[in-house]
This record gives sequence, C-alpha cells and structure tokens, in this order.
Amino acid sequence: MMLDELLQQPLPQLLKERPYVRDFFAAMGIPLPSKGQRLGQVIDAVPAEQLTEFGLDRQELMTQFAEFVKQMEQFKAGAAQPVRTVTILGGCDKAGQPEEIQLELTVGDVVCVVGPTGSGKSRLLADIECLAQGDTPSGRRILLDGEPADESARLAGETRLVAQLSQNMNFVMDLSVQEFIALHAESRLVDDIDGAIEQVFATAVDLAGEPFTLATPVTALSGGQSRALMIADVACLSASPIVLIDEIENAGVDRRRALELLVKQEKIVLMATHDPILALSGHRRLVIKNGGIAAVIETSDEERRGLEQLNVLDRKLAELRDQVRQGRRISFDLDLFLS
Ligand SMILES: Nc1ncnc2c1ncn2[C@@H]1O[C@H](COP(=O)(O)OP(=O)(O)OP(=O)(O)O)[C@@H](O)[C@H]1O
Repeated sequence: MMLDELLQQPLPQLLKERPYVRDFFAAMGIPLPSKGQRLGQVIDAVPAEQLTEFGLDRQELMTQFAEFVKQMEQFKAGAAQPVRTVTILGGCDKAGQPEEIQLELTVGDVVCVVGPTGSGKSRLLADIECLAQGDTPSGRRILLDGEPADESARLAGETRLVAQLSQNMNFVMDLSVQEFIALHAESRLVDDIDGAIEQVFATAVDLAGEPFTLATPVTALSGGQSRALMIADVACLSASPIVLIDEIENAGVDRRRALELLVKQEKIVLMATHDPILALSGHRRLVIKNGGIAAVIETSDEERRGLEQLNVLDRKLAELRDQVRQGRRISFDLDLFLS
C-alpha cells in the first residue's frame, strides 16, 4: 500500500490492520486517537518543535514511517514462509567419537528424544534452537530446507523459527490472560487480535482441564493452566515451524491433545520425554547416549497397538487421580482395571 493511501485511511481501520503503527508514533510521543481522524491529519497537527526534538521534519517523518511499514510487512511475509525440512548433521559425542548421522525431519513429524539423565537430550534441542553450525559442544550442524541458516535467521532464530516450551513456566508479568494473549498477538503482527484472543483462550481452557477466565491474572494460573496457555499460544499464534518441548509429561495438561494440536498446525515437533505414551505417539525416537544420537527407532505397528492399550490404562489412571483430587476413597479391581 502506498504512503498516501495509509495517510488517508481512517485510524480505526489502519490500526486494526497494522497495530504496529501505534508503536511507531508512540516512540515519538505522538499518541494516536482510536477514532475519528486520519493519520495524515494527526501528523499535520504535530508541532514542528516536537519533530525537531527527534531531528525530523514532516517530510522526513513520512519517509521513515513508509520505510517502517515496508519493513514490518516484509517481516510478516517472511514469517509466513514456512520451513519444510530440518536436517541434523551429526557432530561428535562426549568422547569425541563421530556421530554418523544425517537426519531429515519434515513438517508434521513428531520426534521424541530419549535417553538417560545427562545423556545430551537438551543439548540436541539447544543445537536445533540456535541452528548450530558446528559451533556448539556437539559440533552438530542444522540445515533448514537443505541449507545452512543465514546469520539473520540465526540471530532471530528463537523468535522466528523455533518455539520452545520448557519445563519452567513462571509468569512474572502483572497481566490478565487477555492482555497477555493480546500482547503476544500484537508482537507477532497478527491482524485479527480479538479472534486470536478467543482462539488461544478456548484452546488453553480445553487443554488445562480446570477452567480460568480471560480476566485471571497470569500470575494466578496454576502450573498446568500456565503450561496450557503457553502451548495454545505456540500452536495458534506462533509462526515458528519448529516446536521444541522439554518434558510435557509433568505439565498437568492433556498431553495427547496438546500433541495433536501441534501436529495439526503443520509443525515439526521435537520432544524430550520419558513418558511411554508420548514416546509412542511420535513417529520415531532418537536415542541419545553419551552426547550422541546412538540410534533412531521408528515406531512400529506393534508399538502403535500397544499405545492404544496404554491410552486405556492412562484414562483409567486419570479417573483414579480425579478421585484422589476429590478426596474420595479409592477402590478398584486390578483385573477389571486392566481388562
Ligand atoms: N555431544 C556432546 N559433546 C559435548 N558435550 C555434550 C554433548 N552432548 C551433551 N553435552 C553436555 O553434557 C551435559 C548434559 O547434557 P544435557 O543437559 O543435554 O543432558 P539431558 O539428557 O538433557 O539431561 P536431563 O535428562 O538430566 O535433562 C551438558 O553439559 C551438555 O552440554
């Protein structure tokens, strides 16, 4: 859109389509009213002395504004261009032995990372997060769509390409759930903020099990609710094609639903886990030993059949957990339980 058209657009429409415009003017102490005028009129009304404080005249302000809008739109277009494959090129294990592996992951893949404590699961996730180029302790290299990531992608990596759901999710901000989602939606340049709030909130409540409201302060959410909000946020709002998850099993959320949700969004999901249900929900498991990928196990048909039984068992256990939570006495027949 040309600068002239932007200047002539009614402000409510302009701010709805491009919420970031408000930030540009706020940085110069120029508040934008939410109704009435057009941007051109607001700019005309700014005293010349105020612009001089920023070393600008009206023409220069327009030029900088046009450049800002161009960059933001390019940024949005870049975010919409998804990565289809991630390739892990082996480095060395902790003993310096070569890790003979070249592994390609495609969108929709769910890959579990398994191995004993200290074996290097988090290292592998971290290598992917920073799009390693032989410059981490493992010496691994990560390719996106077959190419090494360029420096700008690496620097922006955490925000653009990789979303991470880690074990510790403590909110420190004094925001309501609604404000939190709105803030994220704005920072990700989402056009329909209200729609995003509705979608993320509904998804989070669904995952969390115990209800909360849009007005609930994020600091008052339980661990499970916080985690559900973060998962919904990543699934619905993040343009990042790669999602790394550390230990979802202790999160107090419906973990199967969380996984289904992420897979539906065409993400590449990598998950460090010890949970057999999650491990078998993946397409394959990377077995980490002494810092290296020692084996890749494809989930077999037999394992998938086992997963169905495990799910039955898991639902029964969830019922029992619920009874404990409600302070009821627990009695069950193990044979019936397993039948
Ligand atoms: N290939 C490697 N080369 C050198 N150091 C490595 C390698 N892989 C992992 N390490 C180092 O080993 C240590 C343990 O690794 P890491 O924290 O990734 O293990 P983990 O499997 O995630 O453990 P936990 O299950 O306890 O979270 C870290 O200091 C990590 O940097």
